Amino acid sequence: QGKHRLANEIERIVQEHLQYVRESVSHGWDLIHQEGEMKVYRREVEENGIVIDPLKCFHTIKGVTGHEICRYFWEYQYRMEWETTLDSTKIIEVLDPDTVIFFQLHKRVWPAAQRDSCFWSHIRCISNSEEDQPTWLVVNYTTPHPLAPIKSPQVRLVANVALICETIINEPPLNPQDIKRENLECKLTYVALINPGGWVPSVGVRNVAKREYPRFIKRFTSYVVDQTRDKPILF
Ligand SMILES: CC(C)(C)c1cc(CCc2ccccn2)cc(-c2ccc(S(=O)(=O)CCO)cc2)c1
Repeated sequence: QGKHRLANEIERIVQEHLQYVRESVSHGWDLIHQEGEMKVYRREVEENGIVIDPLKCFHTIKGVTGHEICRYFWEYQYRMEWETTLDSTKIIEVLDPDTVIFFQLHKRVWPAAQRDSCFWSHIRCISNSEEDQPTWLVVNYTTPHPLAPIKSPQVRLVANVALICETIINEPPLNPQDIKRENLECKLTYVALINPGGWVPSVGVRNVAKREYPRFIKRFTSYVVDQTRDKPILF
């Protein structure tokens, strides 16, 4: 498979996320939401007066694999079914079978100007020898593109997002063919480093993030559980 122009950047950002996901949230992170298995942490960080709070969410979802969670997060055709904060999304370039570039128009959140985003989105399976199941991940990372010109009044969002999933098989039956969905658990870590890309009231962004992220994770994971319920397991 030939290397495309973004292959080296993608490799670097994926490796950075694989390190970052292991960093503990015990110092300097606030637990801003806890609901069942879901825990959402945030660090308060501002850059030139703009809120760029890193967000880390841990969740365990029964009945699905990490591959299924990542697949539904990465695939274009499902996006508008679980994403409630978008006016539109489209693929503007395909770099390889696992890497595309999205251009998205986000719903305007008054009084801020409307945001748009342009990012490469890469899905990958990392087979680690010790565990029996591989780790699946998706990274969304802002990139400029000639087909996504920055056009006022829209403000370009800067996003660096990773969804990293491990699959646990509880009480594995002797024959792997006999694995049922009730044996499955997906341990998900979602990391979002988002710069709204221009002035927004910092209290506003923090409140929106505090409300939107847990809602988004809950809605997205419930959507995948519903979509996969009667389908063969995708390991
Ligand atoms: C305020 C904050 C929560 C930081 C926020 C504001 C906005 C801009 C528009 C917006 C959306 C929702 C609420 C307010 N403004 C977008 C996002 C955002 C962007 C991308 C992704 S993703 O995980 O890459 C899924 C791809 O569609 C998730 C969230 C976050």
